Amino acid sequence: MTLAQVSVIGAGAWGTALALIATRGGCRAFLHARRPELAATIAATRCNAAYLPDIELPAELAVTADFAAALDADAVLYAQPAQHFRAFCQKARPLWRIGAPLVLCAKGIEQESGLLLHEIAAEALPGVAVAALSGPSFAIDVARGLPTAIAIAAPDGALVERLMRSLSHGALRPYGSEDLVGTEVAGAVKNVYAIACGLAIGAGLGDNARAALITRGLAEVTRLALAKGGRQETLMGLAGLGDLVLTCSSPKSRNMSLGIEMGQGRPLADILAGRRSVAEGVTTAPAVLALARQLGVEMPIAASVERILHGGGSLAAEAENLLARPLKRES
Ligand SMILES: NC(=O)C1=CN([C@@H]2O[C@H](COP(=O)(O)OP(=O)(O)OC[C@H]3O[C@@H](n4cnc5c(N)ncnc54)[C@H](OP(=O)(O)O)[C@@H]3O)[C@@H](O)[C@H]2O)C=CC1
Ligand SMILES: O=C(CO)COP(=O)(O)O
Repeated sequence: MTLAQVSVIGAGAWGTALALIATRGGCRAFLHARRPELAATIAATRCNAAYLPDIELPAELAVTADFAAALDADAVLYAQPAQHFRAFCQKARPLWRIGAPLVLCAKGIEQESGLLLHEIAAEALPGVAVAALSGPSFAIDVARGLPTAIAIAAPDGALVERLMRSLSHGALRPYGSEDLVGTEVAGAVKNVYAIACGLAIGAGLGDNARAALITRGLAEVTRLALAKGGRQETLMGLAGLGDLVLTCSSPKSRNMSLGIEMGQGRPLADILAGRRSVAEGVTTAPAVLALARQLGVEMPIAASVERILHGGGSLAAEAENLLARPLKRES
């Protein structure tokens, strides 16, 4: 059975694109904007010009700022930044419709706790079935109807099947998995390597450097995911390699473009002050490092990115450090 009604929490670029996916998949879709003025503008203009310009939203896609009404759905897709997820759970808990699953569409790790979003959900929304939707999927390309493959993961195979059937349409092909942990780790951590690649490209270190960062980044995130209980094949799939390659290859990525600007010498604070959109890698980097320390996993590239972002590290010195590490077998 497919889902009749789906709500998407978060009217940024991804939430808006997800609401379009659900509509195209044949669901009745509600898009929830936390700011009433944004909900009213989108509803009136049938366009989310601030986050997804030039995309016309169909009349059947409902837009609301009413949180309780939005939660009255067969499934709720969370598409706000990861650092706001706990607050969302706390607000949603008394309103949750019994039996409705939560689909995590944000890609990040909570900075304060180092927890993945499904771990926060287990604490803050106990008893709610959780899935993750991830993979290489720029919102604007999805919204334009360009061909895209995504990953949907949950321990409950029947839930995965239901979500896949409800969200697929001509140009959007989901693949299913039971590996929630690996899918979440992969989606969150690739943003840190997208910043690394942006730094390299912005500083003129070249395409060889970028390929090295993608490949060794994949080795790092795979180690972390396995230590956390994820599966190797997830890291080699859409949520892992697929999203890493996409995000590390295109300035359409907010994480990569932030890295490019920093690589060209612009301070992080200036870049963030000039942006409304989120670059999850900035807050996920310290959480990744804390998790890696806790699990005893070595992540030298992620550690360099973290020092450049938050520790006053210089790009030149970090690049030199990475290149000067002891020679080793490729594993
Ligand atoms: N864009 C993409 O291509 C993809 C994004 N994602 C993931 O989806 C998630 C959302 O990203 P995206 O839609 O791109 O975001 P955007 O950068 O497009 O927009 C920022 C979003 O953050 C919201 N926001 C800002 N402050 C708060 C707050 N205090 N509490 C709650 N929400 C807040 C904004 O709401 P407001 O307008 O009210 O300020 C807005 O919805 C991220 O985890 C991202 O990694 C995943 C796949 C693809
Ligand atoms: O996750 C994404 C594509 O799959 C979007 O990446 P950015 O958040 O870096 O734009």
